[in-house]
Parts: sequence; structure tokens; C-alpha cells
Amino acid sequence: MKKLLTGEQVVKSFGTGEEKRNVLDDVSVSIHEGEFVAVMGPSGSGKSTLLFALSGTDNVDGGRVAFDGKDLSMLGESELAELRRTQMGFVFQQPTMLKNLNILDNIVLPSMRGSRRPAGAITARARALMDRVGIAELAERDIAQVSGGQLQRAGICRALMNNPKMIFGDEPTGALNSRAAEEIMDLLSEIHAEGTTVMLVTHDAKVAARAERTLFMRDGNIVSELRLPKFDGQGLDGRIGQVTLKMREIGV
Ligand SMILES: Nc1ncnc2c1ncn2[C@@H]1O[C@H](COP(=O)(O)OP(=O)(O)OP(=O)(O)O)[C@@H](O)[C@H]1O
Repeated sequence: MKKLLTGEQVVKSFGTGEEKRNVLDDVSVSIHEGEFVAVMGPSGSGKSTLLFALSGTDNVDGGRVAFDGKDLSMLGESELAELRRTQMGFVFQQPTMLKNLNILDNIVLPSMRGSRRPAGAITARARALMDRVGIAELAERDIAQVSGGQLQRAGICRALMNNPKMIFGDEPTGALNSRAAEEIMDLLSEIHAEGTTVMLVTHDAKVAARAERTLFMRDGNIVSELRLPKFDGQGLDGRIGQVTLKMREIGV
């Protein structure tokens, strides 16, 4: 399988002078096309910082990040923004949505901003995605009138609008009850099964159990990884057991 995303000796530091410290300390990692990778580790170990560095959300202080063969540091600001807008989708703990717009408008807004596609086609794409994730009837609702799980589905629709090669998620189920979390993970597993590459930061063994590879971070480094067969919808409990065992083994 082709490498889609590579980080080579990535360094990211925060602070200055004596306060300066490397939050990512020479991290190298490759993610292959179609892979589902989870990132776990103690709070403050650098998981989100790694996700932001690899997705070009944040610049890095050392090393190199390449997406689909393109060195991100060689791209101009607008090229990087375009690459992120068209090839990457982002799902966070809680989707940031505008309160004065309904669900549909929140989903289409980022695509309307930067695209030459006709507005009708963009709206049709959003409605098809909403239908697919089971929130078609909520299009005209205010964002305050839907549940956390429904709002996250809308966030996933927004992330899929441009049919991205890769989805990056930072604790996508962190704000949800266990049933909604499971439904969101079913959805992300489906999207992965259709060929989208996925990278998720999580504290939850139930989330990492869906992944084929879980990276474990500590103090700004990847210290271990667990590989599992591609998830086919079967044997989730056993996979959760394996992730939990590994977490205990390395003290996460
Ligand atoms: N913008 C920033 N400025 C200064 N320090 C930062 C910044 N962002 C992150 N850090 C620090 O970098 C370290 C790693 O943060 P990061 O959010 O990547 O950890 P994490 O593993 O995702 O943690 P959590 O599980 O709590 O979300 C932390 O000590 C954090 O305080």
C-alpha cells in the first residue's frame, strides 16, 4: 500500500528560553492509504499536537511532513489551505457550528466559501450525506435543537463534503454517551471500509479497537504500537480486550 502521510523526525516545541520544550520530540510515522490508525497515550503526551502537525494545521519546528507526496512546508499558505480543504476532513470532540445557521447551512458553509462548484450541487451533496448518516430530517433545525450524536453526524457530513482522502479525528466520541459514541464509531468504520484513510486521537479503547494500528505516545514520542487485523464488524470485544491489555502493559 502506498504511503499517504509521512512524518519524518518531526519536532514541535512550545515556549521560549528556559521554558522551551519539545512536545513532539523527533517523531517519525507513516500512514498508508486506506489505513485506520488510532493514537493513544497519557494526557499531555502530544497526541493532538501530532495530529495537528501531520494535518498541516500547525507548522513544525523540525523534520518533514508529506501528504500524498507533497512536502507541506514547501506549499504556500493558499496551496496548503486548498490541500487541507479538498483532501482532508476534520472531526473534533464537538463540531464548531454557527448558532445562527441551521444544520444544513452549517454543513455547506465551508464548501460554499472556497469552491467553484454550483451552490445547488453543494447542497445536494450535503443532503445526500445527511441522508446517509441518518439526519436528513434535521436539515432545517437549529444546532441547539439536536442531540450531541446528531450534531457529530452533521460534523462528519461537513468533513466528508469534498470526499477527502483522509479523515483526522480528535476525540470524536469524547462528548457523547456510550450509545451515540458507538453509532459514530460504526459510521467512521463504514467510511474507512469504503477506502478513506482515518487517524483518530482517543483515550477510549473502544474507539482504538476499530483501528488496524494503534500508536502509543509518551512524552512526545511514539513508544509502542499495536497491530490488529482490519476490522470487519466482528469480534469487537476481543479487540477492545487487546487494546486494554496493551494500555496496561505500557501504563497508559
Ligand atoms: N499552543 C500551545 N502552547 C503551549 N503549550 C502547548 C500548546 N499546545 C499544546 N501544548 C502542550 O503540549 C503538551 C501536549 O499537548 P497535547 O494537547 O498534544 O497532548 P494530548 O496528548 O493530546 O493531551 P490530552 O489527552 O489531554 O488532550 C501539553 O503539555 C500541552 O500543555
